[in-house]
Amino acid sequence: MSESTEHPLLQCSGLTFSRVNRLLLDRISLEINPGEVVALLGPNGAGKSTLMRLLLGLEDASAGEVLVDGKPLQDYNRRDLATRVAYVPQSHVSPFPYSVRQVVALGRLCSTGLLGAMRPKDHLVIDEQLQRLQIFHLAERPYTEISGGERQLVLLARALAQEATLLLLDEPASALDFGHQARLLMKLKQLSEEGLAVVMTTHHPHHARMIADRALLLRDGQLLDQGKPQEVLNRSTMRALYGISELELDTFAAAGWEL
Ligand SMILES: Nc1ncnc2c1ncn2[C@@H]1O[C@H](COP(=O)(O)OP(=O)(O)OP(=O)(O)O)[C@@H](O)[C@H]1O
Repeated sequence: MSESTEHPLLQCSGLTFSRVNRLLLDRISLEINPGEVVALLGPNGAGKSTLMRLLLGLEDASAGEVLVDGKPLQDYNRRDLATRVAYVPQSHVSPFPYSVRQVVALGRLCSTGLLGAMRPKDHLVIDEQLQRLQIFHLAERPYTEISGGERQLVLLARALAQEATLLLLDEPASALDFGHQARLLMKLKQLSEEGLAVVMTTHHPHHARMIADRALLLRDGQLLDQGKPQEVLNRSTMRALYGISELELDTFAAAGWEL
């Protein structure tokens, strides 16, 4: 009988992180499986970006471990890791006027290598992602001269160009207009149906309800709760998470945003 070799795409246990004597993450354990969309919610300063940075090995945990495909994160070199995990940071402004196409092409480095020449397949993938996110018309524009929302889409295209199996997105919709938010969410759902796993931080419970299979609620560096968005994102958890009052929740409900 063959032994199963299936692992979660990403797993962390007891992940703890302190900075300047402040505990920013306290024993976080979670796992992410193929095809899942996971929304990470929590108030400003809860530790969402910090958690992402630890999951990417951009910060070293004080305790606990991260496994990618069952293997410790520290056993990967950056290039190998980039073929598995792609990251879109919260904001990024390049000081160099690379064209949008050149920025997206950076996503192919894990496949071509730093000095490797671009192959026809690489150009194809870049074009595909520019088209998928409806930013093909921006391809030759300098990245430094496009809007914040457009930059978010370019960074997502760069991440998709890596063809990784897990996408970590830090507030991917924060600068997008209403139409682009809807299109982005639908695309993320579609990608998950193709087998990718998506973890995204969001300040919009409705975004989590629209596409996430699971919501993780983080407060003061601790995992408060997790589960199906329809179950865990309710008035009681919104109050606990954000310190929002019933009256304030009523104003959302009155506008049709009932939880
Ligand atoms: N470079 C830093 N040095 C010290 N403390 C930091 C640093 N960066 C972040 N922090 C602190 O770590 C805590 C968690 O920050 P983090 O950016 O992870 O929160 P977040 O949940 O992503 O917040 P937001 O929703 O505002 O983006 C905050 O209290 C923040 O002040």
